[in-house]
Amino acid sequence: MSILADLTAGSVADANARKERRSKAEVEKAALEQTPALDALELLAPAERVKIIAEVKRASPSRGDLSEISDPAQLAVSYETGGASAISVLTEQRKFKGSLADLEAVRAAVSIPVLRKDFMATEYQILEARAAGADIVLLIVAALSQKKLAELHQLARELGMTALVETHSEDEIDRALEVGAQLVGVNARDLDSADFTLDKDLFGRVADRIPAGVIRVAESAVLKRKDVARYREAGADVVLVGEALVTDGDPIRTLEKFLSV
Ligand SMILES: O=C(O)c1ccccc1NCC(=O)[C@H](O)[C@H](O)COP(=O)(O)O
Repeated sequence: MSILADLTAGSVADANARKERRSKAEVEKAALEQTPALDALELLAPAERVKIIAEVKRASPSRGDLSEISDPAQLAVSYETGGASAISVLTEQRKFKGSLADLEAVRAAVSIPVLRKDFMATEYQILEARAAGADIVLLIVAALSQKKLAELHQLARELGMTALVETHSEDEIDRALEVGAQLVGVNARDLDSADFTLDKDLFGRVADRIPAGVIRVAESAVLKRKDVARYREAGADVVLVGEALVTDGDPIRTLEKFLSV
């Protein structure tokens, strides 16, 4: 089994275990009763300056433990203060040490859109995201059949959310566009390679495939200001940053630096 398939199977199994305790009907009711999702497409729209989605990331398969993050809400408030346009919360438990409780705490603390970043392949997970207050959900093209991608994208839309449709090649960008994605991510990290290879130039090579009118998000591999600048020069409207913000001890200053490109 590929690493991505393994991560997805783990997240789906964990969601299925939660479903034993909280039925799909109950989660759907909570999702429909939730405060309406923020309009992420409006808030992440292309602007004169680059925008940043700042990530709450405790650990990862490639880097192990990154930061304890005992108070994800406080970290998210720092991100908002530093100028982030949205917050990404890794809710995967097994390798990233996240949870839906993290997402709920972040949602209650900030007024910008919140992304549920997880390995999602079922309707239940999308409903859970909305019930927890997510405005954006991650759909990874490589983890889903085209039919499933279309179904989950449609469900996210029906619930008022935006899907960040993540790709790693031109073919995957075409698949994202085919389902009507308006927010397309290009992840520099190869989620299927054993060592999670980072290709910092991938975004620049494939960005032109994403047409005007669709928001372009460059994901991963930002450690320095110059990495943000390179993505911006290559056409990124939005850059998603995790590790650099959770490890340097002063996320507000780092965000201000990154946003100054
Ligand atoms: O971060 C990992 O090691 C990883 C491994 C396998 C699947 C996904 C993984 N990360 C999720 C992400 O895409 C990143 O957290 C996100 O883009 C931020 O990346 P970075 O700024 O490089 O921490």
